[in-house]
Amino acid sequence: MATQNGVAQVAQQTWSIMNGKLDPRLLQGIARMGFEYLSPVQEMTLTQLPTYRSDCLVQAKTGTGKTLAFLLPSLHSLLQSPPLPKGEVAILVMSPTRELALQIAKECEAVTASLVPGIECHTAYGGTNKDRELKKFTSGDPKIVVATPGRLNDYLSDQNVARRFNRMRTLVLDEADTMLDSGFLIAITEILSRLPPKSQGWQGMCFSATMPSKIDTVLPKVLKPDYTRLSTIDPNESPTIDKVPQHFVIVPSNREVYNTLYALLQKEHEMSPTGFKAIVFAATANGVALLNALFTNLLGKNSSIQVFQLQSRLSQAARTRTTNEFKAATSGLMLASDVIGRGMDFPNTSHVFQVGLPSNSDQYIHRVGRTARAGNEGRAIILLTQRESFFLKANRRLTITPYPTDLSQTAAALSPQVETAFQSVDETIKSKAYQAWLGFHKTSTKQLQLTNEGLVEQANEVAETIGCPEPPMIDRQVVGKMGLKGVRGLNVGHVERPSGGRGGGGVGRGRGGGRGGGANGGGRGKPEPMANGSGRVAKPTSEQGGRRRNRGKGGAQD
Ligand SMILES: Nc1ncnc2c1ncn2[C@@H]1O[C@H](COP(=O)(O)OP(=O)(O)OP(=O)(O)O)[C@@H](O)[C@H]1O
Repeated sequence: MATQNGVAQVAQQTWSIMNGKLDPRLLQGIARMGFEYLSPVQEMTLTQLPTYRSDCLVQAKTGTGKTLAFLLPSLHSLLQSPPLPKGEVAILVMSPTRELALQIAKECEAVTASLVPGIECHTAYGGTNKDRELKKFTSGDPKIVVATPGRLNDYLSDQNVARRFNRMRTLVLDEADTMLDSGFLIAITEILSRLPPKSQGWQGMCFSATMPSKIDTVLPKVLKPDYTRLSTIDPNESPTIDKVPQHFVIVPSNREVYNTLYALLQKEHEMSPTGFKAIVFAATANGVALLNALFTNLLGKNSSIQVFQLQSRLSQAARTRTTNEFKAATSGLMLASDVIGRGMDFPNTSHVFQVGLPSNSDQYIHRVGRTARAGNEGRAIILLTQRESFFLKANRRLTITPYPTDLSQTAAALSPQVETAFQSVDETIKSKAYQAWLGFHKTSTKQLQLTNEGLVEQANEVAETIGCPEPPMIDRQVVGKMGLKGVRGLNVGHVERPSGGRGGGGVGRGRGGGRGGGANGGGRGKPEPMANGSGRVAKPTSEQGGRRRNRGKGGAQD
């Protein structure tokens, strides 16, 4: 199987096969991007769709060029149709995350770069100044809008803005399975109620690397019953890119997680010292902030490996800056939450590590898909505790094999360094990470075979490992919302919100990235698990003041 610019070629069809079928200005754009061959999903979509206006559901593995596969038919139809009046939108693309929306818009700009006059693409996503962006939208003439659901709903709540979508021709849901999943469904349903009805004839296009059958029931919201279903994935093959060796490392308990991760990173870096560009995924934003603080301390300023972090509690400006930096980097270590778990293209990412449980097997697949994109090589390793290893048994179709090297001795030798590095991590960061850990794992107590007491014991083991002198205090209300009221081992107190309501101290301080937390600090099935307790000041209540931990083996006990 040959590759061209990295995209794996099965049939090796050059773009010349599209001459006379695809608008020549788009073909010029593709040539300018340096792409010579169609990827399989591009070829399938462009040659097997009944028409470029047909509704479709398209599945292809991660990193195989789905973005162009939905942009090209919709842009071609737009260019071949009578122009819409100024200010009216023709193509609406929805993405689950801000970073992905920006990336899609850039790909759209690149492929339309040969058009004279150009075609305007507007990006609408949260974390930016809404009034300023809306003004840009209303004063311009965007024919394409790439948006995240929340901000799009804000736009559409203004009837003058909604009117501009009245003659919309195409609606694309990228990462369609997550867009139609419970976390987004309410927002999407609201958006659809503000857009012209499906009966008006707009085209629906749904794309993803994973298509769980449960989305079939909600597809009629965006696709006609006779839509075309295309897939480049053989149902009998592994759902991940073939050329990614995938391994697991199991550690006995939470105590061995951080030193083993350090040992693993060192080992993999040793094996490929040049071009080591790795993403480490963790379950929650606050867990990522903790890893970022730890590895910044461990690797120090003089390390050849630059440390990056991307998670939802950072300001959008910091998120965008870091995204661009890591896209351009030739090496580096990115600590990340699922804000970049899907769709994001960081060229030449050599490794994907996952620490702890992914929210489900599809999330595992998408995270792994951040490496070995566009036909490149890559490696993927997941680090789980013994208790979390049920994930492997429950997902045997994922071809994950044991890590070939025993890391336990190296990890043990690195323990003192890790311990020292944790000593200089801010207590607020640790406290938020602890609470987020509890919230996230609370949703899996059954699979983890833990009672609530056992869960708290595990969390307290984490607290001890990360160098907390005692289990960090959690606000009584939060404990209640987590369903952990009265559970032994928790340090319950009254945690005051700083004035202003937005998260202040610790991770988000000065960057405006924190948000008052939800109940469970972890949350699953959403693109970005939101952890709780940001920037709060802990005060023991009289009830809790005397509760001091007996931090013997097995964690805290009252
Ligand atoms: N025909 C092509 N030839 C060479 N490179 C290509 C081609 N099409 C797309 N690419 C590049 O391949 C990379 C992956 O493409 P893209 O992000 O569209 O993948 P994807 O299938 O949408 O991935 P994911 O499932 O993770 O969302 C991008 O860098 C893109 O520019």
